[in-house]
Amino acid sequence: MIKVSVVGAKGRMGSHVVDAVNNADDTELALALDAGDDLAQITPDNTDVVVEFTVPSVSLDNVLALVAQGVDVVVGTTGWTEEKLDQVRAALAAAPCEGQSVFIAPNFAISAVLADYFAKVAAPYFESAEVIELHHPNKVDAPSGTAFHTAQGIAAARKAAGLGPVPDATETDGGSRGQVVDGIHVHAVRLRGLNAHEEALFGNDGEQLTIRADSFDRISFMPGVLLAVRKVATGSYPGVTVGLDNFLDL
Ligand SMILES: NC(=O)C1=CN([C@@H]2O[C@H](COP(=O)(O)OP(=O)(O)OC[C@H]3O[C@@H](n4cnc5c(N)ncnc54)[C@H](O)[C@@H]3O)[C@@H](O)[C@H]2O)C=CC1
Ligand SMILES: O=C(O)C1=N[C@H](C(=O)O)C[C@H](O)C1
Repeated sequence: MIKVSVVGAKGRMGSHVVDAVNNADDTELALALDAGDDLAQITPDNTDVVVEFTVPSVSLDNVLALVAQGVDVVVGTTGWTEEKLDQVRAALAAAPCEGQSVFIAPNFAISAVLADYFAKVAAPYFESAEVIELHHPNKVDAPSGTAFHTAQGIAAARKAAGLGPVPDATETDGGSRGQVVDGIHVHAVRLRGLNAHEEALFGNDGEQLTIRADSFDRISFMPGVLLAVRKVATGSYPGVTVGLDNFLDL
């Protein structure tokens, strides 16, 4: 059995992870902690893998503490930058146990992971590209971590293909053109009734392609979370790994 502790266990995602861990045949719940609880309770003796779903403002500190305590971590919280990833890499280099892992996924839903992948495949073939993400209004960060990642992937694929900037004659913008991530405009919608949705839009003269992923329920993230827990528990992924696509045969 893989012993799993959950940090952020009372949250929308964390509470689903607690249920998923309790219901899977090969995982058992060790500790379920939330804000105010002492993370030092988590040790290699009681926990094989920690799943962390909190808020972007605290996730880095949680991960650094957990790495120093000698446990592997699967992270779903958003807000990761290259600078933060470098801090985690440095912490892992000084970690107490050999081969420790931190796995971070912008999105654990197979629909979103595939949309992100297909967007990278499509990107070199279109002059225009933009990303729209649509979420529930309780979400604290915008744009979504997934949309940020998708825009970065589109931009990298365009650059590798030798494409220039996307065409855009806008001269005045009060914010309606969205956040620009590596040259790709990203728009965020917050609407009651939504859960997690994303569109990658591509255009050429006379044609368009839209790649859309819809996650209607948070249970959609659970197979991906359990896959990551199982992969990390093998000990075969030392260091920092970003993206569930690393565990899929794409
Ligand atoms: N990677 C993925 O597939 C997904 C990622 N997310 C991301 O996961 C994060 C959490 O989302 P939700 O569960 O909707 O948020 P939420 O607000 O429902 O839950 C966050 C939980 O973290 C707890 N928390 C806050 N500070 C803490 C601390 N210092 N230590 C321990 N617990 C602490 C809160 O009390 C709360 O229970 C967000 O960044 C969200 O964007 C959400 C859905 C899917
Ligand atoms: O906060 C959410 O709900 C979600 N957050 C992640 C993100 O920001 O990409 C993943 C998914 O979109 C749901």
